[in-house]
Amino acid sequence: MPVGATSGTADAMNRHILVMGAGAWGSALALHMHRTGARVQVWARNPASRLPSGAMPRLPDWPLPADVTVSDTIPAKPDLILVVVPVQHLASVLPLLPQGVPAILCCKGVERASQTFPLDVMARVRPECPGAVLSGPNFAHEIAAGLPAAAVVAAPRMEQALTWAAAVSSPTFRLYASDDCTGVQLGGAAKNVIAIAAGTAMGAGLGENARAALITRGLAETGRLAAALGGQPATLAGLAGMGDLVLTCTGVASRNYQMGLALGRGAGAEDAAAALPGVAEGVTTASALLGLARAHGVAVPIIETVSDFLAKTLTLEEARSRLLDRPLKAE
Ligand SMILES: NC(=O)C1=CN([C@@H]2O[C@H](COP(=O)(O)OP(=O)(O)OC[C@H]3O[C@@H](n4cnc5c(N)ncnc54)[C@H](O)[C@@H]3O)[C@@H](O)[C@H]2O)C=CC1
Ligand SMILES: O=C(CO)COP(=O)(O)O
Repeated sequence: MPVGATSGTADAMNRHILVMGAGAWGSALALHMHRTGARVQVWARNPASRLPSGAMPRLPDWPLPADVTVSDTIPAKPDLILVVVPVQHLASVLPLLPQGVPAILCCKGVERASQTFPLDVMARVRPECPGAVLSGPNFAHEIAAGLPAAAVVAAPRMEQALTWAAAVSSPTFRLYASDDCTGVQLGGAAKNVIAIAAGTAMGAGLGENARAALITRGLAETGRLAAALGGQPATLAGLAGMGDLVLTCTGVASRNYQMGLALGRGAGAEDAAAALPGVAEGVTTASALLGLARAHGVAVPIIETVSDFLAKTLTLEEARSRLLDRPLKAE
């Protein structure tokens, strides 16, 4: 079956998609792919542990159709795999990938131990596997509800990106293609850190003006970092950059924004993380991105402040002053 078959065609109806990861985003993508007519199977690390005894698998907030199987088995030869586990666990899941099947990595962040992006982790762990990333402004519950949305699929070659974007697209979920893997992955990683800053500002009562400044200056420092890492700053003006940054810094459903809100209201980092409905990738990505920026000599004051604040080397008041007391300069 061609991987890029357009949804609704006979080829799309026959595709076999494996979704690895049964959290909010994995189950939303499984539902989305099922709607395109594909045969969908979900791999979960330990599906039984999620179930009350004897019950059918129950995934976050929305049911999956009965013909979407959830298990801990990996089929030998699906047509396409979507990998949807948190970035810090990616390296432990990738060895399970069947040989030679293209995989789209749908996580957003930087692996802390290596300070690298998901596609770099894939190149390290499974160099023979063809890979791409999917990123953009997409709250899982809205994709699960079939509401309209758009995102980007990035792969090293544009022709691959176009094929895999077509493989995931539907009339309600529009996938654009890009060959700027660095820019797309950086956008998805940095927006989570900046959303923690935005949430913190709102939680501390610093106001909407402060949040707008954080979003705008956060985009500026992400663009500088993109250029230093070999990405295209223009990518940061797109869906995986500004699009996702705006959604995550203003959408109350964001776990990263909620994490910030709780911190701004005075909660400790551990309590704030424990109260979230799922992973807030920005917490582990903040220090990893800071390390990457320092290694390339790029100033990232907002990311640095979030990283230090999470590491408790800075109080909230000190974090606020550090950002406001920076020397004045041209925008
Ligand atoms: N929730 C959302 O709206 C969106 C999330 N994402 C990204 O998708 C990724 C996953 O996020 P969610 O599904 O929302 O998180 P989640 O917290 O809802 O679920 C994470 C899933 O990963 C599984 N998991 C954790 N450690 C594992 C391991 N070692 N091996 C196998 N599975 C493991 C958990 O059991 C859980 O099912 C993150 O990188 C997130 O930034 C991207 C777009 C939207
Ligand atoms: O990536 C997301 C939206 O695009 C989800 O954001 P959170 O992980 O902050 O909930």
